[in-house]
Amino acid sequence: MILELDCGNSFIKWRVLDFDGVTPIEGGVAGTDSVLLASLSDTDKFQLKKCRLVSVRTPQETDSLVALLIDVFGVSVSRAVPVRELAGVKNGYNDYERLGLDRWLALLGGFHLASGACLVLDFGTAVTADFVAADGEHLGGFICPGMPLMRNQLRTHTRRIRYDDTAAERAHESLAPGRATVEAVERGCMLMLRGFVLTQLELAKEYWGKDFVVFLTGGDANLVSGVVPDAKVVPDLVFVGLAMACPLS
Ligand SMILES: Nc1ncnc2c1ncn2[C@@H]1O[C@H](COP(=O)(O)OP(=O)(O)O)[C@@H](O)[C@H]1O
Ligand SMILES: CC(C)(COP(=O)(O)O)[C@@H](O)C(=O)NCCC(=O)O
Ligand SMILES: [K+]
Repeated sequence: MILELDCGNSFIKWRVLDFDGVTPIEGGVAGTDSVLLASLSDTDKFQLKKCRLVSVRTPQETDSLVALLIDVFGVSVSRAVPVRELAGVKNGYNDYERLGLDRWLALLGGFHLASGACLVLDFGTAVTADFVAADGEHLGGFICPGMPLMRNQLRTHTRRIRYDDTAAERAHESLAPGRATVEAVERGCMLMLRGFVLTQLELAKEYWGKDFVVFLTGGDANLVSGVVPDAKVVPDLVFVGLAMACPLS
């Protein structure tokens, strides 16, 4: 069985593929290395042989997780690395090594699934947009703060914005102008996110008319799926690209 890991800034997304190497049998989200190990060790049903992994964490953090995986499960680990070109897609960064590897894999996966031009929007700690033209040229993208960063900046850099997560969830029942701090902040940030999405859509239309596919991925993709009804919500898009970047024979 193959263990797949996507180590983002906030969470490690994991899933296990069956002996056929393609069918996911279980997956989850872990806040820390030890929570990940606990989820994987908890059960006898995984017979892990190999692992493929992508990380946007520091090399030290990633090295330490890889060492743990080798030590605890005896797996061989294949790590996604930056490349200029893969599977017909050309990395658009001036310095290709600087493009976040999670973005690279998501856009590889998107181009593969779309077989044509695509806009990939990822809603994690940060929100990212990436544009890939029909000929596989990555035109570049945008990065802005995601929902958790926006809300936490307001909570930590003001003196009177304080509320808990339960209240935050309740505030999302509507997008009417807020009549309480929690509503004003949560809905304000939500509208910024939606505005960002609509701007990206406009740009994609300028480039490609109607001829492109929009992909939404990342833990907060559901927050904006309503504004792009035609978009494909693919929570495991990074894993699609990861399998392409790290084929395991
Ligand atoms: N099961 C889950 N556990 C934790 N966060 C989740 C979960 N499902 C959705 N989320 C949302 O996903 C966001 C993090 O997205 P994610 O794509 O994991 O970020 P990153 O890749 O930066 O670590 C959080 O802000 C949270 O709102
Ligand atoms: C933009 C990101 C912070 C997104 O990370 P995430 O929100 O998925 O944790 C990550 O892709 C990254 O560190 N990129 C390097 C900078 C760049 O892509 O230009
Ligand atoms: K991510």
